[in-house]
Amino acid sequence: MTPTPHISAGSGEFAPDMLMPGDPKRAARIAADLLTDATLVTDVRGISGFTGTIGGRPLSVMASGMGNPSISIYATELYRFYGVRRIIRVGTCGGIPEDLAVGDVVVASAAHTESTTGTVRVPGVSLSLAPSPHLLRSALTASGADVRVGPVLSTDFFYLTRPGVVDALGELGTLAIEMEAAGLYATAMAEGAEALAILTVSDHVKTRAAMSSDERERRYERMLDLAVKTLSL
Ligand SMILES: O=P(O)(O)O[C@H]1O[C@H](CO)[C@@H](O)[C@H]1O
Ligand SMILES: O=c1cc[nH]c(=O)[nH]1
Repeated sequence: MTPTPHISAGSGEFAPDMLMPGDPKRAARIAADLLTDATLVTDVRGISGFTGTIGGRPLSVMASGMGNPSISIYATELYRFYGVRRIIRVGTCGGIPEDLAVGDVVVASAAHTESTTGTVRVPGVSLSLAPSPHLLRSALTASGADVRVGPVLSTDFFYLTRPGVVDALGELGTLAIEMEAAGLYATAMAEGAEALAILTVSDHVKTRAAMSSDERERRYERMLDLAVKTLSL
């Protein structure tokens, strides 16, 4: 069933492996920086997707938009109808621990959420939302000591002050806040596919240190390097 309601690519136009930032402009930049012979294969709603090769291997790059519902739509269509098997989200996040700095890289070994993405599938059960063990193992093998690995919060709210919530999550070892890892992990579980989120700290929720919006679009080299190495193992 291709094209789908949200993707205009034809059958076979995506590689089995995909890098997925939230931002369509970052997707275009990553495709231009990484891929040989990058071709635009979909642009529905301005959510651009590209396919090319890297080191001779096919690779696609496509944006997810923002939030668990948006990434759930794209990931479902990609896994179910386009034969995509492994998606690595390459996104930005807000750091929680004091010793996490802007520019640091976080590998999300689990995703907490208040979204319903982990509770609607099996009534009465809050599913554990986790990455593919194979991709996580590859990321741990490929990463240096400078990468942080731990749970993140995938929230449905960018603007919502909840007193005490960040502190409580931090005390439980939560490294960062972002908005899509839980939706991606839940979708991969439902579709029998693989997923991982690798994130760059774009701002710190306590110190308020932050990248500019231009830096958020451009400063991703360490995260991308790890994502590419992870897929190659
Ligand atoms: O930079 P991306 O990948 O979009 O990720 C983060 O940035 C957006 C919020 O500004 C949310 O999508 C959040 O998850
Ligand atoms: O979703 C996000 C992304 C960056 N920083 C945050 O605090 N939240």
